[in-house]
Amino acid sequence: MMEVKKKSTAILSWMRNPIGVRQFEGWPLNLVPCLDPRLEAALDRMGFSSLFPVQVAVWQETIGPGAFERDLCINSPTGSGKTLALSTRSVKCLRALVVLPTRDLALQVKEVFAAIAPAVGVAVGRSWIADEIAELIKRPKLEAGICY
Ligand SMILES: Nc1ncnc2c1ncn2[C@@H]1O[C@H](COP(=O)(O)OP(=O)(O)OP(=O)(O)O)[C@@H](O)[C@H]1O
Repeated sequence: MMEVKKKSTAILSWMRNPIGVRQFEGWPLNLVPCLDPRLEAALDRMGFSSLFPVQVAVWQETIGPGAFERDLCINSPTGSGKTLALSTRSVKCLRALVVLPTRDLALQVKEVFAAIAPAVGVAVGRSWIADEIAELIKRPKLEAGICY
């Protein structure tokens, strides 16, 4: 009988140990560790009084106690709050490239970024290139070297 060899798939190291979003609960903003008051105020202005589980997971793993530099692959249902999860992370690192399948989606994500970090430049492709460059080289004023 012929032995069927199992095909091994190359898996990136961070895919081998996924962190289940289900183990996280939503957190009221006042309990989120290391949340800059300016970001808290922006979230408050947007009407958000707590973080959804996926947002808590991303916050914990990238900014909060479990923070370290690495890639993230977020997989959670539509409408679960991934956009805010990635934008809260991005305002902290100040450089992000978000690739989306349609321009409409890009405009929606831009709105979220602009709402939580009005001082940081955000550009969506296919507009006037000089305006986009001007937007992207915009530098927020740093207070004591810290920018949320
Ligand atoms: N922490 C929060 N508190 C209250 N509402 C929130 C919060 N985070 C996101 N929302 C709202 O929940 C809705 C869904 O969020 P969002 O579009 O970011 O989800 P998503 O996972 O990115 O969805 P999709 O997969 O469709 O891109 C939006 O209306 C958003 O404003």
